[in-house]
Amino acid sequence: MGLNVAARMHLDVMDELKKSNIIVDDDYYNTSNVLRTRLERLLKERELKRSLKSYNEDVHSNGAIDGNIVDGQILTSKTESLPAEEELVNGVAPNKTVRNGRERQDRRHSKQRLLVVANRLPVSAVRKGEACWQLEVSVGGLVSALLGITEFETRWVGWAGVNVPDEIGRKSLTESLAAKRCIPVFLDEDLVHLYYNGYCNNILWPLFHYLGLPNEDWLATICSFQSQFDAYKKANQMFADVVKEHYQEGDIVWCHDYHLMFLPKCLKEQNSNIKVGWFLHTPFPSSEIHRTMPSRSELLTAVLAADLVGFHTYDYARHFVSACTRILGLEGTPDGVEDQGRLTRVAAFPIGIDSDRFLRAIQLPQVKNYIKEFEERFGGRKVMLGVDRLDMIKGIPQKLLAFEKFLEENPDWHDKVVLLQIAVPTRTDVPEYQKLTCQVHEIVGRINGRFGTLTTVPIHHLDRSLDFHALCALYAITDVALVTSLRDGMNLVSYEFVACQASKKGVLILSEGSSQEIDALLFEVEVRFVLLCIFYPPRPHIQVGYKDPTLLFVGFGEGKIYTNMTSTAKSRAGPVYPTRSGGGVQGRPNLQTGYTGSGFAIEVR
Ligand SMILES: O=P(O)(O)OC[C@H]1O[C@H](O[C@H]2O[C@H](CO)[C@@H](O)[C@H](O)[C@H]2O)[C@H](O)[C@@H](O)[C@@H]1O
Ligand SMILES: O=c1ccn([C@@H]2O[C@H](COP(=O)(O)OP(=O)(O)O)[C@@H](O)[C@H]2O)c(=O)[nH]1
Repeated sequence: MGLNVAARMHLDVMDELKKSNIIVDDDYYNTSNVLRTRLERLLKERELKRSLKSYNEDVHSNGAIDGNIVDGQILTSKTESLPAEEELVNGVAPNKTVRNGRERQDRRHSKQRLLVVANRLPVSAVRKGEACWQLEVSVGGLVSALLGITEFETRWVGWAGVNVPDEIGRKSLTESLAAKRCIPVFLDEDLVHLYYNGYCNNILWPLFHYLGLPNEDWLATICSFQSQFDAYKKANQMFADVVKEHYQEGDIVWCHDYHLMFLPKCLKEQNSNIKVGWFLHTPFPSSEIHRTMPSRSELLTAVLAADLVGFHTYDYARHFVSACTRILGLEGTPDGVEDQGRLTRVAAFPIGIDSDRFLRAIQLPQVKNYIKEFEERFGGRKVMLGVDRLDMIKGIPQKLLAFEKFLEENPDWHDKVVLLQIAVPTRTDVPEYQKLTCQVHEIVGRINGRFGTLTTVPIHHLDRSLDFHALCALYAITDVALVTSLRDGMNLVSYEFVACQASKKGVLILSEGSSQEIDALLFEVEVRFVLLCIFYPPRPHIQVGYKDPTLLFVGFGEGKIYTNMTSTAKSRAGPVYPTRSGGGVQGRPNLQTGYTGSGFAIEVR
């Protein structure tokens, strides 16, 4: 199995940062040096695989890592052996192993130090007493993607998702997190309200996903814009101050996402020698959208202070460069953006998952038990699955309405299909998310009321997250996964589903999700059409599940899934034909493929 994609992206980013403004090989325009880059990368992967293999052998031979994950919670006081599938804890565990009773430093001590700075830490804290904390694994793609990284001597700097006003609490939480190599940034409630709920999630998030400002709130948002923007800058400075405390010469600082667009500037002001990367996990919108923001110039200038700026796709990178050109009047070059002789490199690094972790998980007894339990529970019915944060970009109401239409038109299917929707609560203090929750509950209630019986309901909707094992089992037993984002940065659920489908070979339905013209109604009709096609025609080798290949890509089990994102899919699919952005598949005569906003290209035949 190849090196996981998060690690590969990491390597790319590190490579680019280390090149420190000299040569770029695999940037968003330039393809001339691809072969050399690939060869180097293959060699580097082989080298890393070897060192990882021997590191993992160490870990598994003694089985001792401080901290364990049980149902998504990290019990900070225990030292127990970890099942192999939970190596993810390496990403947040202390950096030592024990062999023959002798504690010793592991090999990572000699590795490049990396400070990952993200608003969200990989663990979120829940207070259990004055100085007692429970750490839970944070849900979300950013954390899933970055937890796969084990090749660097990594520290995380971020917000633990909790307000800690008192010194005792701060000290004890800092200690608990230190054991996971996490460093907290303490943000008070008012700041979180203005910075996280306000500027990040009520302004930047909807705009970056082309949703516009919430209609009824736009006047209020405009009034509070300045205070939210000030809070945003203040919060970014606080992250920079914490980085400064922990920075050691030679460290690479990798800043993440729309929460921290000012961070590169703050860091460079503190120390111009720091190597800084910034990566965006969401789409970067067209400059037509970005220019509508009053803070448009300041945000761009702050990001440009980084040495390297990364995006999931070529399009997002292109949008960023064109925003810099049009709004700041700077020159976009094939390598990035130039300002008075200083170049900020811009490149696409599509993120992915640690597919090996999922492949291992589905072999575990506890996952097999779940699989058995779910198969008995849903036996005889086709299982459709949605796994999303309860976010407006995920298209959950649209998915439910399409399902309702399908049931309406197909009475025969009422007791033969079930839709399981895992809707993880998120950003619950933001009014738009509260409204969405009510809307989704209303639709689920209506559909279950209309089509349920005394013993069954068509939709099982959960407002909670699942533990990793249950989630893998669900992916494994699912017949049809529905990923219906209206727009998404990447969407890792789609990869995870494929990784767990080794034997099932079900269907993945992806919304195109990155087209500006996407229209909810059209989308609803298309999904319904696909549902009809899935259940009616004989499955093998018949691809009828699409009308417009630019809207939906549907692959049946016998079809192949092409992607350069997961080694699982890769190994099952055979050759991969990357586009310039590194994602998707370039056309072959017998393929109807494309790069979707959700990052998958699926053979249609
Ligand atoms: O931290 P939260 O506010 O609770 O939100 C969770 C994360 O949501 C977003 O995730 C994105 O990153 C994924 C990985 O790159 C990507 O697949 C997905 O499309 C994005 O929506 C957000 O960007 C993260 O910062 C949040 O932590
Ligand atoms: O009950 C759940 C539901 C989701 N996830 C994880 O949350 C991530 C969602 O990432 P994605 O990129 O799909 O979307 P995001 O939430 O980041 O926008 C995936 O890794 C899921 O495995 C999870 O751990 N438990």
